[in-house]
Amino acid sequence: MNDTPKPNDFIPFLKDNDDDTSLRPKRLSEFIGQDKVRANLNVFIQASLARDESLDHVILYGPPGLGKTTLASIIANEMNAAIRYLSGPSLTRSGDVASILTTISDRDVLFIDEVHRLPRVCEEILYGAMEDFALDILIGKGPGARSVRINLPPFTLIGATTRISLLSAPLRNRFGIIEKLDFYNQGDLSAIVLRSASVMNIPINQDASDEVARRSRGTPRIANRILKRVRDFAQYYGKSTIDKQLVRDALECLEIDDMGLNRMDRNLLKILMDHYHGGPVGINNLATMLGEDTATVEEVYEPFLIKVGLLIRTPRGRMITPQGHQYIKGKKLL
Ligand SMILES: Nc1ncnc2c1ncn2[C@@H]1O[C@H](COP(=O)(O)OP(=O)(O)OP(=O)(O)O)[C@@H](O)[C@H]1O
Repeated sequence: MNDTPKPNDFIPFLKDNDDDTSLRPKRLSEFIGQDKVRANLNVFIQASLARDESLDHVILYGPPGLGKTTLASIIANEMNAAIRYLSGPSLTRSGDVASILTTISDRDVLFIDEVHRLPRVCEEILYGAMEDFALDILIGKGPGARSVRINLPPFTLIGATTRISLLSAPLRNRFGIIEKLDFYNQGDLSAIVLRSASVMNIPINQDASDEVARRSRGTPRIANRILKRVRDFAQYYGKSTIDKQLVRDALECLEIDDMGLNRMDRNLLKILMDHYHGGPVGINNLATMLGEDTATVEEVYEPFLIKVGLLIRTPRGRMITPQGHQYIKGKKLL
């Protein structure tokens, strides 16, 4: 960006009160994209409401930032139910789960993010709760121990995961609704950008929102993040509307290229090429070279690189594709 900063005497933008909550659509009809998932959920929700029953337990899976938490809160809204947010790794003892279950009310939604990281002892408590709406608690130890059953009100457990394969079979089998979220197409993503811009009162034109969408790795969370950063550039340079050129200039400063790849993505491909002749290389070695943990590489970086055809997973490890090779050869950065 070569412009000299101008004094900010004309700032049409609202203050940064646009937290994630206000950007989240509240109803299924406001949720953009994921048409199949949305249509299915609508059927299941309407049918449960008509039967006056709680919705069956739901698992939502797919890469981070595609709207799993958003959909969970929408499901609760549509079911006219309260929702409680929990995270798999933060529950460590069976008592943690038991005490939460004993305080839920009829039809409540219990959302567990990263449900694949739930410890086994917590999972086991959930089996009976999900299947029979009952908690079996063991009181005492040894031969005198006895099991006490506590009945629970019907509730809906919504589990979100980026790694459905890591869910144990007994837990997975207790979810009646399993929906996969996929990367968004550019049209839907651009509509999300326009919606978020209007919620945050950011003036942006269609070309610019298309450009943000194109660089957002098919992911609403990234699109919203880019939008906020581009707004900073607009504000700093005294632009009243975000246009395509401003998006391009801002993203150049942020080192996000025209495919939406960032420095970390490029590093990953370059390491594969320079240190491993394009692979195959094991994920642990790759993560160590990148200075990242394995799960982040697997869940955050790889899915999009695989989707755009720059990387493949093979039984012997990760390999760069001929397109990945071409891509890195064409880059001057790094
Ligand atoms: N379909 C959509 N329409 C509009 N905004 C969306 C949509 N999906 C996601 N968003 C926005 O993207 C952001 C990320 O969504 P959310 O937190 O629900 O993702 P997630 O899949 O739960 O991510 P994670 O698994 O990393 O928690 C939120 O700000 C949300 O408002």
